[in-house]
Amino acid sequence: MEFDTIAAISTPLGEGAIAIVRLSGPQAIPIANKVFHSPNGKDLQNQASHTIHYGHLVDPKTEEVVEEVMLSLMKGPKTFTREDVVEINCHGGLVSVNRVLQLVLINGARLAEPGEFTKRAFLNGRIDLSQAEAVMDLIRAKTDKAMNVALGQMDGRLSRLIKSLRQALLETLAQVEVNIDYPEYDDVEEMTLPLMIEKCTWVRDEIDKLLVTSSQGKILREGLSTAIIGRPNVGKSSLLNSLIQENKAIVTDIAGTTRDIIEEYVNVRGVPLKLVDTAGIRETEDIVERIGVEKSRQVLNEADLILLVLNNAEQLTEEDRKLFEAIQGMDFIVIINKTDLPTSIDSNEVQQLAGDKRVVTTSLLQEEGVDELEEAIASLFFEGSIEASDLTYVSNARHISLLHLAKATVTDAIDAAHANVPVDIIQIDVTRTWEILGEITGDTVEESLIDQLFSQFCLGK
Ligand SMILES: Nc1nc2c(c(=O)[nH]1)N(C=O)[C@@H](CNc1ccc(C(=O)N[C@@H](CCC(=O)O)C(=O)O)cc1)CN2
Ligand SMILES: Nc1nc2c(ncn2[C@@H]2O[C@H](COP(=O)(O)OP(=O)(O)OP(=O)(O)O)[C@@H](O)[C@H]2O)c(=O)[nH]1
Ligand SMILES: [K+]
Ligand SMILES: [Mg+2]
Repeated sequence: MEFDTIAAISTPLGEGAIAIVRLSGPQAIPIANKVFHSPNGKDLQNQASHTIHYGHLVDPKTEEVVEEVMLSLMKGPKTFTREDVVEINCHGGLVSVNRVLQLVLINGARLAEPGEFTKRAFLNGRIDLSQAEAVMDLIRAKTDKAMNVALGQMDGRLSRLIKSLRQALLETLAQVEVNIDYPEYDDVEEMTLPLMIEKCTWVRDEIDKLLVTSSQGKILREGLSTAIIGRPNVGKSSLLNSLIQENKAIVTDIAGTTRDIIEEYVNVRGVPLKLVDTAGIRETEDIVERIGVEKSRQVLNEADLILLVLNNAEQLTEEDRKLFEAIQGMDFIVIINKTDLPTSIDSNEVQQLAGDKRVVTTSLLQEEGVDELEEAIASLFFEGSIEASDLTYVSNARHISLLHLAKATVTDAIDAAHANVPVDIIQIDVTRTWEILGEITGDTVEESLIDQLFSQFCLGK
């Protein structure tokens, strides 16, 4: 495929030591050549691929020096986009990079759309769609594990598995054709149905295995959404601060200090958490606080894990009991805080209300009990534990919904085969499954979807 030449700033905007303007396309080297002057008058067209060159950028019209740069030259197809790529390493800072970008735009490049470099890598066949999506996941990864999952997917791990499933489906379809074409097999159904059942069942089992990883995959990517709830002043914000080991949330002895939701990402013994500190839940006349309380209730509904904080120095109140009711059926851990103060809480009743869930005691003031809490969180997550490194994870919402669809469709095929439905009818479901799986890798997807996916990327990526 032949495209025009695109350019963009590929590093974050802001002040830094170095920033990169990247060019990709057939005119990348000629455009660079027009504006680049090396001390000894090098012609970039004659330089070897994957070399870096020192020099100045000069505006050909005014002959003014624009920047002092290092310029990397990479000739296709062994490049990120498979096209000729030039990267201009200039001084960091908004004015400098923008000048360089303007210069290459005036001299023949077009400003790239968000994700367009990666889109070219896809369109030129270097990577498939799931690998391209992994590039974006990598940029957004908030934890080490999430990054490893993305790296595995970029490497084509998910793609290879999906390809093998599609291959198996294709083989059964081919077998059906062969059997239909050779009339000496007088009973096509008898020949083909067992094979179809066998292959389709294998495909379904593999999809199931992938789907099992998906809830964990989502958590790895986005963090286990963990809401800290409790009455005012029990120490919710103190808990957030001690888990993230920073004083992010305001802590005071005034009940109703936290008015708005505070979100922080943290890694607790390898478990990525999106911690959400909320306003203390109570009946209140204060309008601002009431909005906060309302938001707390919403957070509670959307959480994967609840940390319910109680005050050791006070008896359980009706509000505490209501909170227990509200979280029934969810994953939660109870924290009895302020154990440095004299005990008034009835811990037997707490354990009773908690049922089979863990109750942990802490004194956040004296930094006690946090280890035990972290251990409780980690063991909850790693129950039936799986390791990120030895599994193919699916974490992308688009992939997950396609896998569910593929599973339903291949199950239809299996059921139909068991019911001795004519093979050419079952073929339709098998073909459809093959297509749906192809949408994950981008082998069978519409252009509009591709455009939409890539437009979610960062500029310059
Ligand atoms: N300066 C710079 N750093 C960067 C990038 C970049 O584009 N520029 N990357 C951008 O994300 C990442 C590196 N990713 C890359 C992925 C593939 C190829 C590439 O050229 N692949 C070819 C050739 C491989 C080879 O030499 O064997 C290929 O796969 O055919 C380059 C960078 C991170 N660091
Ligand atoms: N004695 C004692 N005081 C604590 C402990 N943990 C927190 N506190 C104090 O309790 C008060 C309230 O703490 P916060 O973390 O603001 O409580 P909160 O639940 O976020 O309060 P709201 O946001 O107002 O609902 C502060 O004065 C803390 O210093 C503890 O373990 N022991
Ligand atoms: K408070
Ligand atoms: Mg608070």
